[in-house]
Amino acid sequence: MARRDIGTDDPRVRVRPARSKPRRSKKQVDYSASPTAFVFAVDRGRIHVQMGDTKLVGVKARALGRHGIVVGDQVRVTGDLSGKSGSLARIVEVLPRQTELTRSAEDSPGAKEKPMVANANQMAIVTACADPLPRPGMIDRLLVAAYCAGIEPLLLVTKSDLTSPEPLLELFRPLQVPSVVTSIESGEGLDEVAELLAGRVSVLVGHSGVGKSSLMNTLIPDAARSTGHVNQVTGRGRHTSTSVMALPYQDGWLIDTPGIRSFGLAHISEEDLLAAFPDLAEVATRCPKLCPHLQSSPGCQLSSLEETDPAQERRVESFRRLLASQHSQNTLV
Ligand SMILES: Nc1nc2c(ncn2[C@@H]2O[C@H](COP(=O)(O)OP(=O)(O)OP(=O)(O)O)[C@@H](O)[C@H]2O)c(=O)[nH]1
Ligand SMILES: [Zn+2]
Repeated sequence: MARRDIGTDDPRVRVRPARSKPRRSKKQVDYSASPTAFVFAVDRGRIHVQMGDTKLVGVKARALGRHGIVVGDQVRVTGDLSGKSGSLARIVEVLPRQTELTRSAEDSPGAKEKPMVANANQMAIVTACADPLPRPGMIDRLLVAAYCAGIEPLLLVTKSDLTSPEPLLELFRPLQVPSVVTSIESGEGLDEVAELLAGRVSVLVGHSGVGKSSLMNTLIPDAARSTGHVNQVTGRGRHTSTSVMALPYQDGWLIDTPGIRSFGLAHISEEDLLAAFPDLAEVATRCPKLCPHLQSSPGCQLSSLEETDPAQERRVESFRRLLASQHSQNTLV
């Protein structure tokens, strides 16, 4: 190879040889034969994955650039796949997500969206009958987030030994949200909830004190997750365990979301939400263009539906309540 003229004969001055070929794009590397793994925790750049029965710790390959990796992601791994202590795998590809639960930092339009959990197919909205009192506004917002992400909601009402869950259930009946009522005191609903969560990837959300940890500890007795208030992965105390984390459960996963304080819904449009209610969406096709589908919207066909079909009245009302909830400021804590 001909020497390049570097403008000096000084041997201490060295240059790299000119690149004869353009750098090969990392995208061209085919990793389709590499094994896949499930991301169950992400902690300060370390990605914890489960590959078959083996738990691995990995780091993101440089080729992935700024591609975020969140709990629930299915990834391809290479490198040291032994799972031995101190070994490090390389995450080389993130498979397309089936669902993505995102939240925007605030409710203002243009707020940044952040993916939180990937590939969940069920959102268990954990809420207590009492102590603390249910917060229907927050449940509405979580429902909006679930519907718009294509995740099936499940209303998981805890502490039924304290008071009747009926008023809360009644509020959500028109939306036909599946629900289950539990108590770790009386044992009510525990078998049912186990059945509803088995074989699925469920993300559990709920604010502090509703009994989410108690429930998870009942379902997965050896998880020792939160009663000890220690993060399973990091071994650190509760105050630092604000990260999302998945625990294997009956051929599926339970994804806990401690420390999630709010759900900005700025990234969601009326049409996204409407799509989750096919019966209403069908009626709304006859609405005026850009109809916001509110009670005050002139010519909104949902209002006509209320008149012609009283049975649907509460459903339309509830749907409109969800629409409105997008603009309210309910936080989880
Ligand atoms: N009466 C009654 N109390 C319950 C039930 N489930 C949980 N609790 C109590 O409610 C309190 C809060 O329960 P946790 O499981 O720690 O609630 P959490 O939602 O995980 O709250 P954080 O740990 O703050 O995130 C504890 O004192 C539990 O003993 C229930 O079914 N009935
Ligand atoms: Zn309309």
